[in-house]
Amino acid sequence: MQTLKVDLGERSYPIHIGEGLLDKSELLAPHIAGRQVAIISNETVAPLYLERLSRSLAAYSVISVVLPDGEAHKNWETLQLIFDGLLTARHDRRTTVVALGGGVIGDMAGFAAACYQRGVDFIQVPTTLLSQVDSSVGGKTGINHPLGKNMVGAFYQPQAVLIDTATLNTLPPRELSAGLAEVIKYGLICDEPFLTWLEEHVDALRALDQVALTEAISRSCAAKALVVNADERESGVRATLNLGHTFGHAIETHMGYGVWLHGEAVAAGTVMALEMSQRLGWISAQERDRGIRLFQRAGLPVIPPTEMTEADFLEHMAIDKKVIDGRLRLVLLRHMGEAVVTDDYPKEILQATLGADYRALAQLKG
Ligand SMILES: NC(=O)c1ccc[n+]([C@@H]2O[C@H](COP(=O)([O-])OP(=O)(O)OC[C@H]3O[C@@H](n4cnc5c(N)ncnc54)[C@H](O)[C@@H]3O)[C@@H](O)[C@H]2O)c1
Ligand SMILES: O=C(O)C(=O)C[C@@H](O)[C@H](O)[C@H](O)COP(=O)(O)O
Ligand SMILES: [Zn+2]
Repeated sequence: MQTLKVDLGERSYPIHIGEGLLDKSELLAPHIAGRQVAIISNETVAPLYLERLSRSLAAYSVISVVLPDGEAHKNWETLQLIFDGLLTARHDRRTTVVALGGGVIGDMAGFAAACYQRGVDFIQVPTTLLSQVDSSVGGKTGINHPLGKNMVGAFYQPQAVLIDTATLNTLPPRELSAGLAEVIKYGLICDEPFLTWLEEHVDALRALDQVALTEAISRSCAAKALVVNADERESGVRATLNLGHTFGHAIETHMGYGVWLHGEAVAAGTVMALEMSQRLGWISAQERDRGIRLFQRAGLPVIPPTEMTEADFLEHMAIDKKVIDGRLRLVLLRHMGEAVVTDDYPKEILQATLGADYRALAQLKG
């Protein structure tokens, strides 16, 4: 097992990474203050892992709340089911909420924990690659609004993150690929040697090689922890973790939540960010194509939805959380492995990026 740390003073917490950690009650116990525990999961993950996690928590009074599965349910109505479960079981302020599932469960359970009786403890037990490399770390919690992704939420850090890499053995291949989009993101924004490592190991990762997966998860969590340590509430460098997300969130919202997976939308959105960085002369066409090729090898889409017009993108992007005083800030690549957040770009270059021929770019050889 490896343990990393998110270093935020009194809000610091460990990230434990290893195979079979769901059974390690000793990793959970130090982070549970009271006698009550509420496991939040969904109808897909609960039949797979709820019983095992409940057994590890047998020393506590445990309830579970099993939510409907899917991005389309990341909303107020489903959040209310968590509060219903907590109140019906008379959970008090010393309860601990445990999120067992992917990023949708983690974001919703974390937000519920931030709100319930004005804040109770929570622990992240992520079970998708995406949630293990990204969403369980850093304290962004929330729900979607019909007009925009994650538009209602809170920064609220967990007490601990417990990553059982063996849970990935049941993850569908499409979801594994979606997680790889966020892994590739770290290479692009801050770690060029990691990109080379990913090029060498992408096939092993897709084949669920545990050694490769553990390496990818720990390098990703370490990269994210560093950024969060430096800028917990996204007043600066944390926005670089949003590479591809301004375009990607527009795709998710426009297409209907859940039609494109978050990781798929981030992949296509990052290709758009690569294209814009190339048009600005910051990266070469070869570097852009290197990124596209890696997304393709990871099984991810690189062509934005053909039904989306430039106007559709601009409408959704206008309410991105990085907009300040009406100016849209974008995360772009100054170099491979170095991201910048900027509103200093010619409007025509953004327009050309939205109208670029991504089908042609997807025909890359190699
Ligand atoms: N808070 C953050 O910093 C942050 C970061 C990235 C993404 N997100 C959010 O995370 C969400 C995406 O997360 P996700 O990709 O994990 O999607 P998800 O939570 O919808 O999970 C994907 C699918 O896999 C299933 N699943 C989960 N674990 C499984 C397992 N071990 N075996 C079999 N099936 C399993 C789920 O039931 C679901 O059907 C989005 O809402 C996104 O906005 C948040
Ligand atoms: O942790 C962050 O910061 C991120 O931006 C990580 C992203 O991968 C994630 O999708 C996040 O939820 C996006 O945040 P948002 O503020 O753009 O909704
Ligand atoms: Zn993301």
